[in-house]
Amino acid sequence: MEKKAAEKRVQELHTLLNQYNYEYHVLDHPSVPDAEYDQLMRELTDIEAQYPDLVSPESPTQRVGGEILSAFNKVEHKIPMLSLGNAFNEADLRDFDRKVKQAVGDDVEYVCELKIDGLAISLHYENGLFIQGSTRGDGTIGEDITANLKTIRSIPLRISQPMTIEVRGEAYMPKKSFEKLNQQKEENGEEPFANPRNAAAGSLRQLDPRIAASRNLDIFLYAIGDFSETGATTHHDGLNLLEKLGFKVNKEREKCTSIEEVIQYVQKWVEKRPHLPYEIDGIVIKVNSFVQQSELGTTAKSPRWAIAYKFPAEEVVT
Ligand SMILES: NC(=O)c1cc2c(N)ncc(C(N)=O)c2s1
Repeated sequence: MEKKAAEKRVQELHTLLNQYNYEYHVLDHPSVPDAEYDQLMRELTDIEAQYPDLVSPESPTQRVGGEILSAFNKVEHKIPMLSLGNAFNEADLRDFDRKVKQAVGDDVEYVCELKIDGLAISLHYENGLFIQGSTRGDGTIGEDITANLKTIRSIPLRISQPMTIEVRGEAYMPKKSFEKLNQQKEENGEEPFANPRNAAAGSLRQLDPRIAASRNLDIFLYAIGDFSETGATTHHDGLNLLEKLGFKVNKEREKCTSIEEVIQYVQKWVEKRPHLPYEIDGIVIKVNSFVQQSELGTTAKSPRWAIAYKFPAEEVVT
């Protein structure tokens, strides 16, 4: 194929393959059979082999990097990744609600979300292109694990708008992948992982991206570093924006107009938790309005406008 035609075909293949990848890994609703996806990937790989200068960082062929790193570089989070205050019972939730209302008045709406039991991650995009991904670390300094995060298929290599943003989420290992991995480890006489969170953390700390790629990790995104830049005025709208940009956002989120509704949501998920395909360790409750969030502000380590209801540790059936 001559160069001009190759350049055009590479762009077409990027668009097709990124769309099909999005449908399969984010929507869980593929529109083409795997064989067609694989055939297009082979076509792109062949053109890139013929014209190496047509390989770009956003190419789907670049998800599993080649080199094995010797260490991870440090990354400073421009906006610190805060932790959440905890609530352990209904009284703690009512206490949170009372404090919020003392500060912003009675007209408060909350958003409830499942608290994914994984590893807090920050993704940085420039003009729509995935540039860098890092761990939370101590909230200010994390580790650059971009190569490993690129292997997570639900992370878009380019988002639908040419935005420069920082998005935050939780990388996790689905329960089924965890069980399969531990079975393999036991068969190889290796020490199994204690839980999916440790397995996800251990997989993302691998210096060889091919190992991370083999671990079937996934991610839910739940915040933009600075939502105010996006024009969204509430957290719920912000989450819908993240979905429009092509990110995987957990669909169990719900707006609650009272702490009673929050308590009902918590009780619903105490029941439903064992049937989820991923581990959760609680419920995150956030004040929906960004104006009210900024009125409440943050302490040195956590926001006053959010709280994590922690489930009691699941009794381990021995
Ligand atoms: N440390 C934090 O701020 C958060 C941690 C988590 C988590 N593990 N899962 C979900 C959310 C969410 N949907 O907001 C948050 S927020």
